[in-house]
Amino acid sequence: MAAVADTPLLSVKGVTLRYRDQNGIVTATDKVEFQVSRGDRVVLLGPSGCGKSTLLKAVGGFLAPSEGNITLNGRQVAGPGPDRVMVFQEFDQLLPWKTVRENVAFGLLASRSLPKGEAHERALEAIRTVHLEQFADAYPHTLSGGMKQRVAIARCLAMKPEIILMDEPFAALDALSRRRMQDELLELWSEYQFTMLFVTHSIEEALLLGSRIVVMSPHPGRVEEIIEAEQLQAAAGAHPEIAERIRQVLFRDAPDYVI
Ligand SMILES: Nc1ncnc2c1ncn2[C@@H]1O[C@H](COP(=O)(O)OP(=O)(O)OP(=O)(O)O)[C@@H](O)[C@H]1O
Repeated sequence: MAAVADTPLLSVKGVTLRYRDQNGIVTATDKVEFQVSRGDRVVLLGPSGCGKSTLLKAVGGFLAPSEGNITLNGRQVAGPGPDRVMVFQEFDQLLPWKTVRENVAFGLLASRSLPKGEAHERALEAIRTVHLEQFADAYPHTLSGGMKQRVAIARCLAMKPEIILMDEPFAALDALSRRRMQDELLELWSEYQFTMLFVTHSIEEALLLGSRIVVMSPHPGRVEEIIEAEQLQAAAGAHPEIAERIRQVLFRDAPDYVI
């Protein structure tokens, strides 16, 4: 029984990812290895071009590893599926002509996971989870940025995925909005404890959001270090120390690294 409990939800083993373009083959990541357990908030942190988005795409099933393998619940990832949902920049993927409820039900209907009536019921349930029931019939343009984020999360939660994959969702926001969104995301997480794999190149964001931080080298991305951030953050005043340690790992290969 212990062996089952110990099995990670997501396992990325020796994963090398390559693209073929007009100039030949580009190696995006080199033998990357990390694991994600249920309820983890794992952050992939590294400089631009180190292959973070490519890794996320591979976990999403949109790109097959050239070497190594990715398993979810012990099963090899062989393509996209409703057990993994992806969130991109700014959470601004809501369809403006659909109401909140229709937006949340959209993924369920598009993936034919549920009949229409049940999809709308499930959507309402998810909307209640993020405390937006009063806005179920509102259109996205009438919502604040934070509320849109809640709708986008509700849409993910309605799919009941095993893991939410987030690719720099706050990168384009101003500092204040970004901080507010990060706090809201953490609040939602503490209520719902969804599993997330989050990509960023900000050390600050990684420290704020991650329970574990996978620090990657510049292109082609390798895992330099895996930091159990939550354990370290529990120690008073540890924050600047971890930031410094991460900076040292990143600076080792890239002296011009910008946070
Ligand atoms: N479709 C593609 N075809 C060819 N090469 C690609 C393609 N997409 C990405 N790459 C290359 O793969 C490498 C990794 O890119 P990727 O976008 O995964 O990095 P990243 O760490 O997410 O960067 P950023 O933080 O800037 O978004 C880069 O060298 C990039 O040029």
